[in-house]
Amino acid sequence: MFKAKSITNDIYYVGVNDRQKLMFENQIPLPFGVSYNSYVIVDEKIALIDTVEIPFAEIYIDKLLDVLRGRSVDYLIINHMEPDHSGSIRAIKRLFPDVKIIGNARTFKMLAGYYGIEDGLMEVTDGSTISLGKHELKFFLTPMIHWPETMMTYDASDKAIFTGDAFGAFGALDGGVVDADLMVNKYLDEFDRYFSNIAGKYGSPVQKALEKMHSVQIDYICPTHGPVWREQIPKIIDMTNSLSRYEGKRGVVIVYASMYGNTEQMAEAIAEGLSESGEKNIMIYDVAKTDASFILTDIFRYDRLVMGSPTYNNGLFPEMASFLLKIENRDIKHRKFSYFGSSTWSNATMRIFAAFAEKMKWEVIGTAVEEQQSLKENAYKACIALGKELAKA
Ligand SMILES: Cc1cc2nc3c(=O)[nH]c(=O)nc-3n(C[C@H](O)[C@H](O)[C@H](O)COP(=O)(O)O)c2cc1C
Repeated sequence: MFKAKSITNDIYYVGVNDRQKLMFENQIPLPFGVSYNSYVIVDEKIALIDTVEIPFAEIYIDKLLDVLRGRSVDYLIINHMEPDHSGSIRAIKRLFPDVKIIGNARTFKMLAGYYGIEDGLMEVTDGSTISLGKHELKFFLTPMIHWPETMMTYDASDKAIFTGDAFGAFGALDGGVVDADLMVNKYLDEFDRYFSNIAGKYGSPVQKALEKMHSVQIDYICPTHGPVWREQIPKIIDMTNSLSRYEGKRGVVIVYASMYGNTEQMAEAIAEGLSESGEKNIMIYDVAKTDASFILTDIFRYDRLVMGSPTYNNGLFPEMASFLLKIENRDIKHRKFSYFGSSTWSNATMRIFAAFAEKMKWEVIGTAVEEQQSLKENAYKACIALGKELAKA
């Protein structure tokens, strides 16, 4: 009953939408859902590229059978082994026992470990090609975007590249599949959030993959999540290039924690100082109110970051401590940084933030501000001065 969607004459989309999962990887909220994308190339031989998470196998196979019209899948190409894409491999193999599974040496170790599949394999290396008839496919090994086995598959005939998680976006596909047929701005925002949270740590592997992609002409980017990119290709390559270099546009993210408003007042005063100096791109976040994935997205987007926390049981406010771990986990580079903190009897936050800046190798701007109990005039002025220094940095 379910229909596949054609992308070109020979390439079909057979992916599915997941609007039920609350948290991606059980940690990142999905307000717009997520899609698991899989593609079919129909030629003298038929290639299926990646699969979908297992709960969706029934709809997925229905779509696949719609494309196949009685034929079999000759090749199953595995660009990425993460279970949201590899989940239906066993179901495909059961349906098409003669299918040749294409992957690299690392793929096959994982395939054996996850699904016990060790036969019917065709190993490719970087630059290997296979012919489906009219369509010649070339494989690029692109390790660590975002697992070691990740690779990309390029179809020279339709100039389409199947990129695995690279160029992915959160957001289930609302009707269309190709960017030109969708309300694209929502997906561009979710593209940033996906990159920052999922691929953000792997800046250097992403740069290497971009270099490899330069060698071919690309009319379609077909990732495993979110829209197929056609009209937005220059933009998303630009965004990926900039995010993976950790460049950061001009802008200041202020992230604070506060129980009774004292630290919050300091955040407001720093923003005042920034604004008085003409800075417009200022984003203030309460770390306990806004989900970390959205704050991380802005930290990737902008070049300066200020963090503040009350001292809590001789440490950081717990949500702030956990947020530092999330930044560290993404290894965000080159940020200009400052910090502030409020306490009542012994301030611990200043030394924790100072050590964090050192660990991240960030440049510390201005004089960090510390206050005890409520915000008073000296510290208020120091916060405004810190804002002004950050505006100049
Ligand atoms: C549960 C709890 C633990 C605290 N632990 C410390 C502490 O270890 N050292 C300290 O100097 N102040 C401590 N404080 C006091 C706060 O750091 C201080 O009141 C601060 O100004 C609160 O900032 P806020 O108004 O932004 O929440 C603690 C407060 C609470 C509620």
